[in-house]
Amino acid sequence: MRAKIVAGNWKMNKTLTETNALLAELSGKLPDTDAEVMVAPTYVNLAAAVEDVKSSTIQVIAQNMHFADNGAYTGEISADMLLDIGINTVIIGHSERRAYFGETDEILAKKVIKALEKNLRVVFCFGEELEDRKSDNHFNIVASQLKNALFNLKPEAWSNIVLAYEPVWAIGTGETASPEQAQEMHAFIRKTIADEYTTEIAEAVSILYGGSVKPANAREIFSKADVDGGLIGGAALKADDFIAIIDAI
Ligand SMILES: O=C(CO)COP(=O)(O)O
Repeated sequence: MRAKIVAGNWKMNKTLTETNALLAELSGKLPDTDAEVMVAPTYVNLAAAVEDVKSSTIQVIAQNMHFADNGAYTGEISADMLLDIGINTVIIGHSERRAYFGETDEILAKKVIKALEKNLRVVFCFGEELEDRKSDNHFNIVASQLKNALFNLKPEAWSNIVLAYEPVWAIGTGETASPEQAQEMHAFIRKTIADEYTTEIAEAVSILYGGSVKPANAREIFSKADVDGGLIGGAALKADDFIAIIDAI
């Protein structure tokens, strides 16, 4: 059975005070669920967030990390820094990191290798842009993103990988992929992994959908066979919406 996961990517939102308040509300209202529930606050609030959720099953995860062990990388964060404050999972490859911070497939491959070497679990994000879909190139783009960043991994490394398919045109736009579009792409991703590795590895990896998931559309998207959960942006910033999305899985 694949892990079901609902993860909230808070991006550059929520002060420390707001982080404490939202986590208190989420912890108090968290429904009984088989899904893993994760939240990714900004770096400066991670340590406090870990404390905030100590008595709940919510996992605090990081939004990014550097590929070097340490050194002269002003403004960056290492895997050891995350591990030392009790973080076990990191998002790598978010489209905003790719678009605004110049993160290439090559850089992302290095980050994934470092994270796995340190025993961090990776939520790896990828997805096509609008022009790719319009020009019917979306499958090629997604396959090349997977290949360039992940297909150098040894088979056993895949047990620490979670995938998040996030079509860029659906992020923060209010426009979602239809449940059928999400299922079609998730099935393609699984087949691409099965072709490169094995069916067992492909069947075991959780593939989350991200891009304007809301309480109103979550249930239908999550009902699809190859959709194992969601990576939630805007709707993760309000406790009631995030709880409703967890309830929908
Ligand atoms: O980028 C996302 C999650 O990582 C999705 O963001 P939205 O849910 O705001 O579209």
